[in-house]
Amino acid sequence: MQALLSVYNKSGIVEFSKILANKGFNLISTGGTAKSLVDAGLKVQQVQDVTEYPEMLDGRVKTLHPKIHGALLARPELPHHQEDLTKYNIKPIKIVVVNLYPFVETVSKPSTTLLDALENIDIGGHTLIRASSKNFQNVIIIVDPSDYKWIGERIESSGLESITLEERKKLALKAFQHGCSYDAAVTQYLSTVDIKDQTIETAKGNPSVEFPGEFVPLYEKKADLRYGENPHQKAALYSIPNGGGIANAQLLHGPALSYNNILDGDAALKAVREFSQTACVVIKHTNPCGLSVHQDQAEAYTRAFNGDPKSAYGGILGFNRKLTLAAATALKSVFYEVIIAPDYEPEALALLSKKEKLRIIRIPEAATQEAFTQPDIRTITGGALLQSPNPIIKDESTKNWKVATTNQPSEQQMKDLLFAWRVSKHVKSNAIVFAKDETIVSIGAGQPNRSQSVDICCKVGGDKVKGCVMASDAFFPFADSIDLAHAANIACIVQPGGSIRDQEVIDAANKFNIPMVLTGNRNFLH
Ligand SMILES: NC(=O)c1ncn([C@@H]2O[C@H](COP(=O)(O)O)[C@@H](O)[C@H]2O)c1NC=O
Repeated sequence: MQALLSVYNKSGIVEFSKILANKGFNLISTGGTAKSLVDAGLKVQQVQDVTEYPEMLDGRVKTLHPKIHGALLARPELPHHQEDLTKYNIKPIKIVVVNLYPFVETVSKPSTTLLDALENIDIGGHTLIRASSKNFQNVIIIVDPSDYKWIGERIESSGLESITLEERKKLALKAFQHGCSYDAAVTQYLSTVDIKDQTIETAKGNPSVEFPGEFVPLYEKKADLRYGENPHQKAALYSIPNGGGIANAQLLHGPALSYNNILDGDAALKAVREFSQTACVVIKHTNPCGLSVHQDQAEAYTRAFNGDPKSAYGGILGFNRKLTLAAATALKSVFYEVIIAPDYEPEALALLSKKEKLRIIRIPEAATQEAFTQPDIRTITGGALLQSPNPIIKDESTKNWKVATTNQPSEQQMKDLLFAWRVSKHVKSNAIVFAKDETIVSIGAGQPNRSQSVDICCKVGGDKVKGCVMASDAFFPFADSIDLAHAANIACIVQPGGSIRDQEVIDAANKFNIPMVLTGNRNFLH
């Protein structure tokens, strides 16, 4: 029996090859891989001794030969395939271990020229993958070193033939995916190279091209979901390779996440990452209905909950600090679907794990504020929309804010304005946020006109709205919302400005002595 080994990433290959050698396999290998195996004391046949051609063209041609590909593609059950093998003296290869040149790592370096990149496009290894995967019934293909362990153990205990057809197919699929993501990376890179007036020695990829000519996203399936947004819709969860975020969150306790849990969990993650202080958010249908920052996490939770206790029921809770036992104790009597936090104190986890239906999720990134590099992608009929993510609002951003009214906000009001402005970024447009003491008092979300969102804030907030600050995610097209704010005793307003009726809006704020701040940028969320 023959095995072919040709790997760029050589970790684990010696140990795995030893198992094959012990089982009597003839090991065939390319230059560098063969050297690693020989150095480890293994007997290896060089590919060039099989093909009777040397590796040539700086390694561009090594395994590309009928003696190799005939050995991979032949079907033993077909007599005329057997006749060809005999005629051309080809011996079947039963197992192939291959992984490809490091194209992504190469093009990630700023100094990489197009020539360097082209040299790192693996051809022979890719062809080995395709040939072996096509014939998975007869050839086992391994592209992922993490598969060496279980396959090695199985071969040792029960022999190669114990690897089932289903397992072989899984390995082939993985191999095609490996090749597919590789080609996606090559396609995307090439679409960012401008070769006009350049040579392949001078041209380079342009990593700042956010929207390449060809957009080839690759997602790996993580799980089938019970159903989609509604029970009659089918759904599945996918992740970008090596991605983090909600798609790769660790479920520590509770039932599997649903489609809607994942969407809301994503909203919770994005909302808490907006704050460098200790924060807690309550999400309902992707909108924060409660959010508070406070140095005491349990107090942040209590304030967030009190923002809208009625809506909090069945919500998704987000934290940006390790969940303490005190916070877990404070929240345990309310029914929540999901909690996300960067981590949990063991006692907090033990306490909450008593709640059978609560999904407890760990996402380390909840504690960080690094920018998301992935573009926002949304499918539309017949296509997709891509945009750069709306960046985290930094404390320094207030330096660009302009007070448009005669009255100035106080220091405490400025704190609350910044808080409410940050929250408004996470509320569906048209978004209005009423806040006090860095806590949501009420939100108006997703209304077709802005004054309707103000109305909702007044109604939901009731007596509590007096003295609140008000944030609007986009400019006020009319002064009517300012009239409503005055009637509700709003103390201070933040909005982007930029309406043709800005002056009317500012005049209304001056008339009522309400300080108004203009941020200069907008926070739509659709
Ligand atoms: N040219 C070929 O026929 C060929 N056959 C296999 N490779 C690649 O060569 C690498 C292993 O080379 P070595 O064993 O020399 O370190 C693997 O990443 C494999 O995918 C090839 N290289 C590139 O296309």
